Amino acid sequence: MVGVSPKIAPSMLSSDFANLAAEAKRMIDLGANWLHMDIMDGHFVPNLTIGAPVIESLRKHTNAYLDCHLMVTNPMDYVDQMAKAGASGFTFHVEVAKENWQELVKKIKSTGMRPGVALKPGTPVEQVYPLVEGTDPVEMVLVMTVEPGFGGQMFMPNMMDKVRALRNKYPTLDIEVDGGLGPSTIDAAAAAGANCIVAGSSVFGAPEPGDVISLLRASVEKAQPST
Ligand SMILES: O=C(CO)[C@@H](O)[C@H](O)COP(=O)(O)O
Ligand SMILES: [Fe+2]
Repeated sequence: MVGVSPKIAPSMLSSDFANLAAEAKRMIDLGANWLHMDIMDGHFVPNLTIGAPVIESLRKHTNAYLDCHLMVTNPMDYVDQMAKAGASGFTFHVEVAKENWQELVKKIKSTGMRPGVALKPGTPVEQVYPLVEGTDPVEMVLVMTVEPGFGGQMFMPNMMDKVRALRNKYPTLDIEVDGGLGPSTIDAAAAAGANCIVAGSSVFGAPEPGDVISLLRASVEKAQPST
């Protein structure tokens, strides 16, 4: 698999928000590649988490890649503020960008952030193909393996059909899986072709989070040895 490498991204949703800077440093020191930041608006999903002010505060304490997952109804409204705050990746949901994804991707790119598209479990994978193949393509597809909104849910193995379809079609695309990933589910995701792994509760809830990060990476490397 040429061009993709494992990216292990602890979901900071499961961290101690009152000690976010220290939690971020702990994850990077333990070998995480990215920090996954879940932005929710209480409308697209029934939960409220963090927004640009928190990203801006965290950015003062870390140079890490901030992989921002926007679970919001109007992603366009967030582009400038997230870029200014220091977000690295901006992944919006295809379900709310059917009309304006071209304009949205252009705008994300113009700020220097890396565009990605996410899809909910009920959304057919074909819906993201035009965004990967467009003249201004997204650089990552995030396949939700739980219903978005909360950490700590059960991994949905049937989502691996989407990952396999994407990997067969796009050998060098970054494919991220998000929801319920941990030692017991990573092998299925890695075998299907996922290379970017979000993990919240399995990392932060482990006695040795560094061991989980290493195990997740080893599974991706084993399944995709040429990365
Ligand atoms: O986007 C989301 C939830 O909507 C995720 O990023 C979760 O935060 C992942 O948490 P775990 O399922 O790994 O606990
Ligand atoms: Fe997420």
